[in-house]
Amino acid sequence: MAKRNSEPISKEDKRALNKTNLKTLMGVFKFMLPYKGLFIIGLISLALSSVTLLAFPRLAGELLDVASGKAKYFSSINEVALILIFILFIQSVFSFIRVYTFSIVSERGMANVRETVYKKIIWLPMTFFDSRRVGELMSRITADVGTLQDTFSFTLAELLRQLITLIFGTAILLYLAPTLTGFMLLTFPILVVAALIFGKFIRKLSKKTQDKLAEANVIVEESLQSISIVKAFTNEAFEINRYSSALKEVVNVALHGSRYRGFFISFIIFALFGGIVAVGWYGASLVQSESITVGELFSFIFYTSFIGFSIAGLGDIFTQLQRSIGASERVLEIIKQTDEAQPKQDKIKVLGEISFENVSFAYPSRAEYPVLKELNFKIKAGEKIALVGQSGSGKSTIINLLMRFYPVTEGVVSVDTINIYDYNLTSYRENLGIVPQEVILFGGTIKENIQYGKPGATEDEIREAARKANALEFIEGFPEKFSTIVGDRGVKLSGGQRQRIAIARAILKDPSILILDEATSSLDAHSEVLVQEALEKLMEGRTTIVIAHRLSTIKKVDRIFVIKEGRLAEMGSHAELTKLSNGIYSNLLKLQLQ
Ligand SMILES: Nc1ncnc2c1ncn2[C@@H]1O[C@H](COP(=O)(O)OP(=O)(O)OP(=O)(O)O)[C@@H](O)[C@H]1O
Repeated sequence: MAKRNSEPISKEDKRALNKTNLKTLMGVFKFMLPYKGLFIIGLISLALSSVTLLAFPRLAGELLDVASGKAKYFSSINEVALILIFILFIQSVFSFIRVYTFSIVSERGMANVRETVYKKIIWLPMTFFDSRRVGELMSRITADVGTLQDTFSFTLAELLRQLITLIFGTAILLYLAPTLTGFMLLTFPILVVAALIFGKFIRKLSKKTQDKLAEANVIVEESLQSISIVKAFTNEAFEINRYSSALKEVVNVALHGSRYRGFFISFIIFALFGGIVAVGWYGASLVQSESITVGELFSFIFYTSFIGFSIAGLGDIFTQLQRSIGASERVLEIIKQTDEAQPKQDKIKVLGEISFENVSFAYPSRAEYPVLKELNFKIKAGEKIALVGQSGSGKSTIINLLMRFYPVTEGVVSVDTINIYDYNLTSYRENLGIVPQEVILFGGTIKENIQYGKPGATEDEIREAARKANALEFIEGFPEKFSTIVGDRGVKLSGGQRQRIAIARAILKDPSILILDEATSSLDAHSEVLVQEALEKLMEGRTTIVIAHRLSTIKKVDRIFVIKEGRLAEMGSHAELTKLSNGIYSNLLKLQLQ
């Protein structure tokens, strides 16, 4: 954490510590309200531990004064030592309570924030995901909430502790030795602040070195990742050259920075320690003239170092606060979005009649570019149709509207003669099943991946679905059968196998409307047959829309819709459309056959 704190803050992260911004930070604090009791206990323990710690330097000085026979309050060193140990004990108890209570509050509070943000994100409409990258959303939940967690578990506590030390420490110093304190206040804080600013500058320089080093590392990473390409092009020498010139730059930047680092270290030794020497010198002269005792001077130096550390710590604390304001803004911005959450109501089972009436559509992110234009068609319940058309003609967009991924802005899309927006979203989508082009399997077992179609499905149901999807044979062929882990950390499945898993998923879901987005890359003849068979079983008794790429499927559908530039250009059975001389479909067919 210390490392993160001391990193220079980027311009985007920089926020003024004003009232509005602090209010934003407090907006996140509401997630911690359920634990406010614990938070207050933590704050009290923190205040008490900081105050008790402040008694320490004075008592340590008293120890010296008792030894030299000039003590004001105590007569034996044992007495003072016992009190010191007692204070240390009290202080460690308070510290434990503070660390533990703040951890409970921040861990639970931040788990709440993470859950709320995730819940929000997953319920946000597709339009939101068009304008955000996954990495950006990930960093809201990971990095930003992490920053807030640091703030609530550590930074706020530190801020309070440093302020108490600073205010009470200075007050004690003024009481203890007013003239010496005046002398110290004129020199020491200025030097500490100068050291801080200088330190920040040095960190920026060392960040530059790190960046350069990262650039050099990219060369190693890239070339090793594509080592076969490097070798195939006999570019070994070229890569070595590239790396060594990058390294030269690293050295140059690092040496440039080290000059300033040298200055910095000399400055610390000379100026900062010089300041301490000056205060020590003036203090010693006061001891000589018997204005203060040795013990008091000792306490004084002790308190001064406490205060010095507090001032030094405040810089990082402010940076961290600025950072967390940025983080809370970004987190709250997501929480404020309007989501499409519509918890499930009663189950609805549609028959699957679909109609598009005068539907025109442009994606919200490209409002000026119409994708669908006055689209009109009806699909009877149980009918199987194929959408055919060039890439970019609008086939997937038709599905996106039917799925209610994007709002229909012009015209009406209805299912069973009811506008799809009149259904409860969750109940409606339960009627639609998709076998996508790119089957994404979740990390986990084959069983879990099939069960995704119907959470809570029994073993028998899953097995039956796998059988219908022609997937049982290959699953049983794995030593761990349905418990085989797939995905990144498990067995890699072939394209055909993945598709059959997706088909099994859809069979379990048992939707009235089925959407098949055919894979463009062709499977080998054997897999193709298995997948086709499985698909045919899946299509039985369901309204099916196929985004078609393969002739084999198209021939079997009832009607083919040819989409051209967002319009329905041709419609009819395979036989009808092939008869149209110079028709788009018949031309497409000729092209594919060639
Ligand atoms: N989320 C989106 N935001 C903005 N424009 C989009 C979005 N999705 C698709 N488009 C645009 O809409 C048009 C139609 O795309 P669509 O994906 O419906 O075509 P398609 O016929 O399914 O193509 P393909 O066969 O290549 O999948 C394209 O010009 C595409 O660039």
